[in-house]
Parts: sequence; structure tokens; C-alpha cells
Amino acid sequence: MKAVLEVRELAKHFTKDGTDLVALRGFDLTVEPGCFLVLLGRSGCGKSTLLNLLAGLAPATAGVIRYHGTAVTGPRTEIGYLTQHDTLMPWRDVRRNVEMPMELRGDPKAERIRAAQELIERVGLAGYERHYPRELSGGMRRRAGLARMLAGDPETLLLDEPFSALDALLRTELQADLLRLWSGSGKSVVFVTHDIDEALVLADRVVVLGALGRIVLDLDVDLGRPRDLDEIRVDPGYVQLHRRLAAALKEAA
Ligand SMILES: Nc1ncnc2c1ncn2[C@@H]1O[C@H](COP(=O)(O)OP(=O)(O)OP(=O)(O)O)[C@@H](O)[C@H]1O
Repeated sequence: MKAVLEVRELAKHFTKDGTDLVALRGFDLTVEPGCFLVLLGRSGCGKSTLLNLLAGLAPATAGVIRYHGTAVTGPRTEIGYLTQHDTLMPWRDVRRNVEMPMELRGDPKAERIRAAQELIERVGLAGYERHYPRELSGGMRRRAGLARMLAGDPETLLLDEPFSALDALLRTELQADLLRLWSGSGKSVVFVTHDIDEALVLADRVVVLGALGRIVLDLDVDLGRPRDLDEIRVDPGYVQLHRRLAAALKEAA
């Protein structure tokens, strides 16, 4: 199968007060179409830096990223990105935020409103269309961000710790929502987290990153779906995968 994303020899350096800081070095990755890939790593290992590069928001210092064989040199409509921080526009209500990608595409107003309403319902925000971001809870803002990303109908989704700031119950709910939206869609996902349980509930494949984006482990998750964390936690296959990921994270430290 042809890769969606191919990353070769990627490096990213930052300059701070005249000093060269290396965030990523010699990073290689291939993402297959339709795959739910989780990047698991501890704080500071370069996960957000990598997603920014994959999204075309920052230039690499060295190496290449190809999307369906074409070099990524800037943002592309086929790639949706939900960053770690809220990027909803505070002066637009939920519906107008969700309409944004369709507005940029030049879709007619009636069509935009219809599609935005459908997405708002799909992410469980019906009734909050006219609310502004400041009037929403953190979980609602994440849902609105998700709906806005999906409004662009991207083929590939990049998500940077989207649920890490939420309480455990809400996180489980949003993980299930994301899986429901993804399953059968054919979309490819690159999802960043530092949480092993989250990785195992979501992923087809988990790549564990160490310092400077070094790949410590690349693991296929051969657990059936749907996965209910409370149930699979006691599955011997799950326990074994959990152990391997925990050991890899420890090794990466
Ligand atoms: N704009 C920047 N200027 C200087 N250094 C940066 C910049 N962005 C990131 N870094 C450095 O690059 C390294 C990787 O940061 P990055 O945010 O990618 O890590 P992360 O794995 O996403 O961490 P976290 O899980 O805490 O979000 C860190 O050492 C960080 O200080």
C-alpha cells in the first residue's frame, strides 16, 4: 500500500540566545493510509515539533516530509491539525468557528450552515451553536475544535494531546467519539499522547519516541475493536502491550 506520509532524515533545530537547540534528529516514519498511529513520548521529546512539521507550519532544518509522494512545504487542506492549545476564534460562536474551513474553501452560506450543524451534532454540541468559546467548558471547546477540523474534510488528522487536560470520564467519552468519527472513514490519524492507556485504546500502531525523536519502539496493536478500557485492561494481550510500552518509555528517559 502506498504511504500517506513519508518522513526521511528529518531534523529540526531552534536557535535561542545564539545557541543551537536540537529538537529532532534523523527521524524516519512511514504512515499507511487509514492507519490510526499514536506517537507516545514523554514531555519534551519533540512530539509537538514533529506535528508542526508534518502540518507544514514550520520548516524542517534537514530532511524531507512527503505527502502522497509530494514534499510538504506549507499547510495543505488534506491535512487537518488539532493543536495542543485552543485555536478557536474567540469572536466567533461555535457555528461560525466550525464554518471557517468551508468559508475559506468558498462554500455557499446555506451549505456551510447545514454542514456545520451536522458536524456540531456529530460531536455532541447541539444546542451550543450560538455559544462563544469563553462560554464553553474545556471539553466542549475540544469538541468544537474537532468539528472545525472535520469541517475541512481532511484526509489526514494530526492531533496533539487533544484530551490531556480533561477529566478521565470526559477523556474516555471523547476518545470513543473520535474513534466513531474515524472508523470506516478511511482517514489516517497521527495522534500524540504521553498516556499509555490512551495509546492502547486508540491505536493500530504505537511509535514510542525518546529524546530528540529517537524511535524506541514501533508496535502494532493487535487488539480487537471496539475497545472498552475497563474491559480490555484485564485482557492478557493488553497487559503485555502495556508492559512493553511502559518499558520502552522508561528506556527512552
Ligand atoms: N520555538 C522553540 N524555540 C526553542 N526551542 C523550542 C521551540 N519549540 C520547541 N522547542 C524545544 O524543542 C524540544 C521539543 O519540544 P516539543 O514541544 O516538541 O516537545 P513535546 O514532546 O511536544 O513536549 P510536551 O509533551 O511537553 O508537549 C524541547 O526541548 C523544547 O524546549
